Amino acid sequence: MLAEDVHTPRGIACITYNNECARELEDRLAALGVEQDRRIFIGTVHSFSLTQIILPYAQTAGLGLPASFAVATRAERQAALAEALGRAEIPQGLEFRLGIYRRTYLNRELPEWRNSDPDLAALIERYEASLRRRGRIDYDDMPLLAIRALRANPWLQRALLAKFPILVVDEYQDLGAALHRMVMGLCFSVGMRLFAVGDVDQSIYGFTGARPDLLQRLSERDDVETVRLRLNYRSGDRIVAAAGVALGADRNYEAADADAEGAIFIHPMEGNYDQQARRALQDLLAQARARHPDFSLRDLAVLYPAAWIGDSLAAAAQALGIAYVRTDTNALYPRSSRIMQWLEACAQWCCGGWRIGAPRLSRIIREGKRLFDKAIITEESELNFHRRLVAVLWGNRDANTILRDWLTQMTKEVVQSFAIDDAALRDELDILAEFSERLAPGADHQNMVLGELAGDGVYVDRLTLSTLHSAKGREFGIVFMFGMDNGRIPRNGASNNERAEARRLFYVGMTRAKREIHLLHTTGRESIFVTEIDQHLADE
Ligand SMILES: Nc1ncnc2c1ncn2[C@@H]1O[C@H](COP(=O)(O)OP(=O)(O)OP(=O)(O)O)[C@@H](O)[C@H]1O
Repeated sequence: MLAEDVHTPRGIACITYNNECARELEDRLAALGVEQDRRIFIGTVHSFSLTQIILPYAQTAGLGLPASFAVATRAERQAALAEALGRAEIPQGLEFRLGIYRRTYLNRELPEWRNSDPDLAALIERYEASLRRRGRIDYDDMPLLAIRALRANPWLQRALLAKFPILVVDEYQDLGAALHRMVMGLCFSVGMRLFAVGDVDQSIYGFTGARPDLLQRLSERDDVETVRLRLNYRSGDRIVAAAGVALGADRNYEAADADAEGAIFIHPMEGNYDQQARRALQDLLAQARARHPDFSLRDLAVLYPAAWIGDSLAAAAQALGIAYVRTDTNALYPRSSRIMQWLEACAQWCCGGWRIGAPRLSRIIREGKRLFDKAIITEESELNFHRRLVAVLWGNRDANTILRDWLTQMTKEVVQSFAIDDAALRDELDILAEFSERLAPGADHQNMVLGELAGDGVYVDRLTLSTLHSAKGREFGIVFMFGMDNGRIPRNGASNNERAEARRLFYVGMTRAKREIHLLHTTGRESIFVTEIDQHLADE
């Protein structure tokens, strides 16, 4: 589309579910020689709303935000909520409920907004008012404000069409009503061309307000051409068949390469999760690697139903000296954080990467400029950025440098000078601050060295430890699904909807594997989904 349909300076906007998916998109486009620049937006619906609509047009679109508004930090959100509640302690799960309600009832002029839960609607209004008094917006505000701005300003719709004649959406099934509303307006009224990709069977975020039926409805429109993809280029034949069994529905999928069989293993495991983790990583992982000497650690992943289970696996990997990268909420920092990804790349350069150009300095500089694009606007500021960055990197080429010292220098010399006044970076700076706290003298990671930060990056060979949710959109040669126990997936007491979503989550896990899938469960407690696969293998 970029080569043939859209001409400079017009471009394409690509919206996807989360930063992790955006990163996957960016990497794949980079492999085709396409770099993210002014013509191409790649990011979440939140960053699209913020960077393409709210920041440039808040004042002209009459959103009623002060000129100096910013994105609220977690502490500011909690303070606003406490004020709205009239007391300091915030009940557990309240923020989550607020979020779902705001995402569900978009149009506040309809009676549903107030009638569905009058107390909650009133609380939300007080909370938002409190945020505004502080000159802040929050995460859920972003798409809501963007929709409001678009609806009230037809010229704004045309401005977006002028910039992005094509809108690409990936993982449509996991995006909520706000994005759908935007798509309906921009594509079906204003005339952007839509290219949407998704799979209703992989919808796993219903619990946060995602609406898989929206993709279904989109595909049923007369003015939409639907293309069903039947061939699976990722997984071996037997894995494709077993995944169909896991889904409990035949979609007629076929492995593209008939010779690639793939293998499925079921392992009953004794003991608690700590003991199971140790055996999984010590024995099963080693055996799998022996069967596939062509795979390196980065081709392997262990997926589990909840982040706390990852603690057992991380501890076992640490004890066994297996390098790993963790991508769940208990990770040291979120892997999807843009600033942390950039710092990882900087660390890799310092830890020997500079000798071989992995990563290249030019890439680090380019990504840094993109990260701090609000502050790097003149040739002079660009030069200043180069000088400061190169001075810190060149002066610290030692993997054994205490990370705290390195990070302090980076923060002082580079980050603090260039991340100023950027509303889009505030959450990122929070993440950085939280990470720094864990490196402080006396904190749990006070002795961490630079090499360890470098190790968590994409250039280094690591085993992936991830929740099933975070593995969405990714692929690995060999996948271990750990903790596939009754009561865990699906959870005890799950409703019918939750059971169906758990089944889809299990399906997402199985479809990540190219060559081998391993289902691990506590002996005598296997999940019903494992039992079904077991039965299928016996019948085969
Ligand atoms: N036409 C093709 N020829 C060869 N390989 C392909 C082709 N299409 C996709 N692949 C490969 O198959 C794998 C899966 O493709 P891709 O990730 O695009 O699928 P997907 O539908 O997005 O998967 P999911 O949504 O389950 O994550 C990738 O390794 C990709 O490179």
